[in-house]
Formats: sequence, structure tokens, C-alpha cells
Amino acid sequence: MTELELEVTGYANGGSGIARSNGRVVFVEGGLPGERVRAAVTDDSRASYAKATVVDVLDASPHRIDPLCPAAAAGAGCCDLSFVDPAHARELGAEALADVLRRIGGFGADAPTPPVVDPLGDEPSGWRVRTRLAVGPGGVVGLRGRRSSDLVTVPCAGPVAGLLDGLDGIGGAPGTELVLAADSEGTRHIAELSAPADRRGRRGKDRRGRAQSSRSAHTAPRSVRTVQGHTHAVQTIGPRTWTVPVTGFWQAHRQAPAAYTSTVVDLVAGVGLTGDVHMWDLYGGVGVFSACMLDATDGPTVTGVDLVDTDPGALAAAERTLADDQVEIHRGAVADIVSSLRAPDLVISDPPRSGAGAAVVDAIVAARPAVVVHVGCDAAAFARDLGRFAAQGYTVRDWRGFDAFPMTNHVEGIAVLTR
Ligand SMILES: C[S@@+](CC[C@H](N)C(=O)[O-])C[C@H]1O[C@@H](n2cnc3c(N)ncnc32)[C@H](O)[C@@H]1O
Repeated sequence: MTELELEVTGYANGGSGIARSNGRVVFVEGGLPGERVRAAVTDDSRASYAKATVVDVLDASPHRIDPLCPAAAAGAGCCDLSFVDPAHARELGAEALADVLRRIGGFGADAPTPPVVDPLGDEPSGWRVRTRLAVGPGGVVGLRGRRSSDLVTVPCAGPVAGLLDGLDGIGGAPGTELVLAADSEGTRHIAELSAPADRRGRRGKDRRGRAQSSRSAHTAPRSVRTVQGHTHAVQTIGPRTWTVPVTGFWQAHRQAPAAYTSTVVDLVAGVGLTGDVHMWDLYGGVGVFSACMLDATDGPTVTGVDLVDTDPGALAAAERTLADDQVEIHRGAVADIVSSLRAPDLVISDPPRSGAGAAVVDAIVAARPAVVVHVGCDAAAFARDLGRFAAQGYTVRDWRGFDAFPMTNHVEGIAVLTR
């Protein structure tokens, strides 16, 4: 493998350092701004940039520390920034978020001050209430390697205390995955997900056949078996309680649901929306944003909600918790449903990592809500969506960043826009 000696001069969204070699950008995994490193080239296939990974640190950044996560240090793909002092990792996250808001979102000097990235707790470790692990031969449980499918059995530092205790031989079949969730009481629930269809049917297929089965495996249903605890985890935020399928979506950071819901209420109140309003809760899941807006004592009075999501388990949980509220639940893709909904005054959208995308942003704009709150767990997709709102007459009035996945490069953004 080719090795290069590089000066790392910047930090890119996604967690790599930025260096240059022969006029070409090199994204350096494991390199920090200010460092001189020796790095092995891992991808040389593009003309404009290459990728490399640090093999030796020649001059270290003062922010480099002994890795906080033993699993990441052993090669697992979990906590990619566990070797960075947590406060500095947050500064890097804020820089990367500001950079994509400028470059991808097109926000210039007239935009609000770029967000700082706030911690959601005092500790960089012990925050994660949900995780997914692989089961290897003999029922041994671990994380997959960063760049391999090898099993790393050293425990990750992210999960809350007790979540990873005593897992080997707990009963997961080799080739399956275990989904672990801690509920609001701290009780652990474990569900086994059957092996993806492509792993089960791979043998004996040619390359094209394997690619086809890999694509369909993404959408193929996987059977679920309870290994410990219950099929559903009880989660609470303030006065509300949800029973959420163990394999369904709930924010990973134990402090995130309370922090995000109070932030959303503050941001909506902060732009002066008052009176009776009709709201859309898009990508609403179990309806945490519906609930916080219905219960808010500041800001508008929400008289009705259209909640849209694709996940039947999440929607069943929403139906139970919001049974006595004016919430209409719609199962399906946001892009297919929004144009049939009653015009909203307020839209909250919280898409998955890929973002809402052009068609959904355009459909929200066409419905002319006075206020939009947009949430994003991928900085680039978040910036792209916000840029599209801004190009069509919406102004970002305020935005916040959260260190919702400590020890990793990921940050969460929440922005409020008005028409
Ligand atoms: C980041 S989660 C947010 C869930 C919820 N707002 C919360 O905070 O608990 C994204 C949600 O989008 C849903 N989803 C993904 N793609 C979707 C689509 N095309 N249309 C509607 N919902 C979708 C997922 O099922 C998931 O519940």
C-alpha cells in the first residue's frame, strides 16, 4: 500500500483530516489539524482527491488523547473520534457544520451565527441507549470492524452502564444481529434480527446475482425474536410514555429526546408563532414532536396534527400515546402523502440521515407554512435541505447543534425557519 507523509491542515465533515499531496486533496482518517502523519492510501481511484488512513503520528496535535473507546482502539467502526479530546471534537463538529452550511447550504454572512455544538451530557461515554451488535461463531457478540466484517469483541464505551453486560452466549444465533435497547427505567431488552437475506442466500451465486440479492436484502423483512426483556421498551419524556418496538427508532443518546423536544418548543415560541395552528409532524415516528407541541405552554396552540411515517411499529406506538389528542396518523412515504394533507401553519420534519430531499422540501414550501422546524443527523444533508428552503423564500431564524453521538464525527442540527 502506498504511504505518504502529510501535513494535516483542516478537518472535513465526516471526521477525516484534510491534507494535500501533489496538489491533490487527501482525506486522512485518524489525522487532526496541525499534525504531521504517515498515512497509507486506501482509495486512489479519483482524480480530485484520495483517501488515506494514519499509520504513524509524527507530530501530534495537543488535542490527541489515548482512545476513550477500547472497541474503536481495537478496530471497531463505532467511535471514530474517541482519540480526540471531547471538547475539541465538539469544536471540530461545529466547524464542519458551519462549513457545510456555507458551502452546501449557501448561507453567507447574513445567516445567523453558525451553531456551537452543545453536549447532551457531562460524559463522552455511557450515553447510548440503543445499539446493534453482530453474533459470530459460538454465539460470541461484538461490533463489526471499521473496514472489515471481523468481529471486535472488546466493549464500546458509548452504551449506558449495563447495556453490554454478559452478552456472549446469551442466545443469539451465529450470523444474526442483536438489537439492544435500554428503556427509561434502565431495563435492558434484546431482540435478535435474522441474518440479512443476502447472507443467507449468497453461496453459489455469481457476482451479478450477489449484487441483486444484496439490493433486495436492504428491503427484505428480517424476522425478530426476543432474546431478553420485552418486544417493546417503555420510554418517557416528561409526562408522556411510549411503548416502542425494541427494533424501532428511538434517539440513541439518552438525553436527546428531552433536549430536542424542549429545543423545538423554544425555537417555535422564539419566532413568535401564536394562536391556533395546524401542524405536520413529518418523519414523525412515535410522535415525540407532536406530543411536545401539543403539551407546550409557550407559543401556539396546536389544534391538529398530521403525523407521517413509514414504520408501522412506530405509528402503532404513536397511536397508543396520542390516542386522546387531535392527531391523524398517516402511514407511507412523506413524498407520497404531503400533498394530500390539510395546509399547515407549522411543519416539523425530522428525516433520516439522507435528509428530506428536494421533492419533500418543495412540497413543504408549496404548502406555505409560516414556520418550519427542520432536524438533521447528517450535517451535509441538513445543510442541503436548509439551502433549498432558503432559496424559496424561507429564512433561517435560529439553529442549534448537538453533540448527540459523542466520540464520533456526527452532529445533530435543529433549525427554525420562517416564511
Ligand atoms: C430520525 S427518525 C425521527 C423519528 C421521530 N421524529 C423521533 O424523533 O423519534 C426518522 C424517521 O423517518 C422515518 N422514515 C424514513 N423514511 C421515511 C419516508 N420516506 N417517509 C416517511 N417516514 C420515513 C423512519 O421510520 C423514522 O421514524
